Amino acid sequence: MAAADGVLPHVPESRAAVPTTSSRPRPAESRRQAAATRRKYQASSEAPPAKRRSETSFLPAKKSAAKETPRTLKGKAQKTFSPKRSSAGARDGNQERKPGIKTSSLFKNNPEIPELHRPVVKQVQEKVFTSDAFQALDLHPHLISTINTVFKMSSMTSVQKQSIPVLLEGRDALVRSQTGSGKTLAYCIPVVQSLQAMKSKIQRGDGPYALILVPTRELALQSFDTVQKLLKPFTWIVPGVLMGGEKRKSEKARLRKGINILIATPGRLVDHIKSTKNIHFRQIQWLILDEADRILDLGFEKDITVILNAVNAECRERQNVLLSATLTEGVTWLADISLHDPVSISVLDESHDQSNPKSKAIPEASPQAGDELDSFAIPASLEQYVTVVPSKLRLVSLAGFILQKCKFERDQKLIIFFSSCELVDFHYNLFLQTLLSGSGALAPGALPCASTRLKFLRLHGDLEQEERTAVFQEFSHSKTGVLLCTDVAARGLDLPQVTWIVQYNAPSSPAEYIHRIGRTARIGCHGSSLLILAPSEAEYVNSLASHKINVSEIKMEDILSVLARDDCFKGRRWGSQKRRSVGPQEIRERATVLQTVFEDYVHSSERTVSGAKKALQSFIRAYATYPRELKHIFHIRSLHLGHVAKSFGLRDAPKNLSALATKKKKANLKRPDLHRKTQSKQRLAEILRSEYSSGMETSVTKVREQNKRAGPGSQPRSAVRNQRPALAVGTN
Ligand SMILES: Nc1ncnc2c1ncn2[C@@H]1O[C@H](COP(=O)(O)OP(=O)(O)OP(=O)(O)O)[C@@H](O)[C@H]1O
Repeated sequence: MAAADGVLPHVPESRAAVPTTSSRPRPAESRRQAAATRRKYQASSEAPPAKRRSETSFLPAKKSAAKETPRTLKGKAQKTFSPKRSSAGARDGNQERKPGIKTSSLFKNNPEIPELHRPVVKQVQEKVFTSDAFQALDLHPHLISTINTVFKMSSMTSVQKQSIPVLLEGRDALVRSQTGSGKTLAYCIPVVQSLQAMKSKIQRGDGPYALILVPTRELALQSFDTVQKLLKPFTWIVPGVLMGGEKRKSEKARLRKGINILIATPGRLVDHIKSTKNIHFRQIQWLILDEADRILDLGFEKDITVILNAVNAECRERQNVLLSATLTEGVTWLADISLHDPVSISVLDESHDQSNPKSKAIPEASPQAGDELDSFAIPASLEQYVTVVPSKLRLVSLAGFILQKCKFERDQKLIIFFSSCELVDFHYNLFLQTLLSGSGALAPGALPCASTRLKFLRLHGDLEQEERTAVFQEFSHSKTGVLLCTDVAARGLDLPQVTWIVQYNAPSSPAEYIHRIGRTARIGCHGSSLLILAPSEAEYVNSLASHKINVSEIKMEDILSVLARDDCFKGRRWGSQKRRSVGPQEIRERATVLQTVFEDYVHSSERTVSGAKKALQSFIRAYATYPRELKHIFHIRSLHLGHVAKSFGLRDAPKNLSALATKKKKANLKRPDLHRKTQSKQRLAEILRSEYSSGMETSVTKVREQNKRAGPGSQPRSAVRNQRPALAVGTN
């Protein structure tokens, strides 16, 4: 991760990833925009401030407030960015400001960044590897040789060493170990070993012997790939996947021919249980629920009940396994109804308690056990950071971080989590059009050396399945790049060599925090994560600490200081000057140039303005869905919506925002009974928002409507809608 010295040479970026937009300005228009940008920049921040502020701090000394001062949007927020207000900037020396030109007063009127008093807690840690070889297990020699040669693995991980023998003995199990510790093979190896050893050889037409349920389609594909590789020497056992996004008809055809190890997302399986005659569970010997807590979270309870009933109706004797890095108390319900006399395997137990793990019962739901269950192990090689950034500066800080990693450091692969599909789309388009050289609405002169080393990809549940799969594959195989995504990518995905996880919107639970950061530092590799919080959200650090999660602070100034190295953003005043040290004032100016670049793009057409407004609304709606226990930290009233609008490149906050934020509150006051009901609706929205939908209540309604149309038990919206041609995932 060594930082290269200075600006690295530009490699022409493939334009294939850059969508053509009908609103891209013509050259003359672009030149006009460039000139306007320069004029604005000159007007807004080139002149030195009347009072020199501390050279070490970016934020002006001002009346402080730990919270972002909430304001009603009418009038006040507008004032912040209005020409009238801007004229106040003249006190800072902005004498040349043209009437009507709105400027990006990024560093004014921000709330003070509070000191983070983070309690240092001892994180729970697990040992990843053991020195025991797979040969030590009683496995078929061809299976061992496949593990050694195809997977290129020799020694077992801790979770594999504990789980495989227990599962080979025929026991049910509840398995918890940290992210990226090898849980997939911990259950796949025993399944394959037991099925290949069956006395009467399995026939394809027998149907499923093992059923593996996973929450997302990408995870289904990934698990399918692992099973398929393990089955190389045992060609008579046929794996297959049902995951939505594929034509139901072709899935039915594959079911008819026979699938012996069936990997499915719950909704899609229920769909087949209800509509496909050929599906049966007479032979089932294994039922595996990977990411078991998420399967419950996603509101799949009903689906799981349908599946369990269908399987129980035809077969009672089978082994059941639940796995996750975060098996919380909620899973005990699932354990109760699906496991028989299970063994609880928790790798962190090994270091705490060397006594025989096999005899461990599932912890009772006592407060103490709850505490234990709510402290999650985090890979020792994962460094976690947090930065507190005022709302107005969020966008430039995120862009600064991306530039730092991708432009000035080598081999960086980043995943950035957002809370909704709209947020992903907005930032994806914005960065493509502004941070890549000559790629769009910006005048080429505005960013003469915009990075050509950047590659942006996006993944969320509203994309067509074909694109989802292509992005997943491309990012998997890529050495560098930035993946913008929702929580659809948070669970189970094994994307190699990811160096940084950025959480631009905080997760809705500690479990989701653990899974998001768990996309890096897998299987003993190094990795880092950054959580971006608003000043009013700083207390979230304590909430993480209560789950034994330790984060170190990175100062916003340190993130923005990358702009000192990036002459793309230098103002005219410094234009002709050769390399010299760049102080905080100039970094502030460069940040203003960058913000102006974003604002110019957003305001370059009606379409882009409306895209930004839509994303902002989506943000507000998603923000309203934080669970009750986090509401004191993430409450819309604590945010200055005008400042938040700035982080969407909007110069003025849309007028209807305050209505959006207060409508629900008023309604709740009128009908307290309804309020109680809407809490569970909110919970549903929270659950669905990042996985399959936009996080907007309307999306939840859409899901319901769509599901109604598609029939009960069908996959959520995107799964139903994206009926794509057959993927090459089955073996037929
Ligand atoms: N014994 C092993 N030796 C080396 N690498 C291994 C071993 N077992 C698994 N791996 C690799 O470790 C990585 C993580 O494995 P896996 O995806 O199964 O983790 P996980 O525990 O299921 O993670 P998550 O909780 O995020 O789903 C994979 O790339 C896998 O190939």
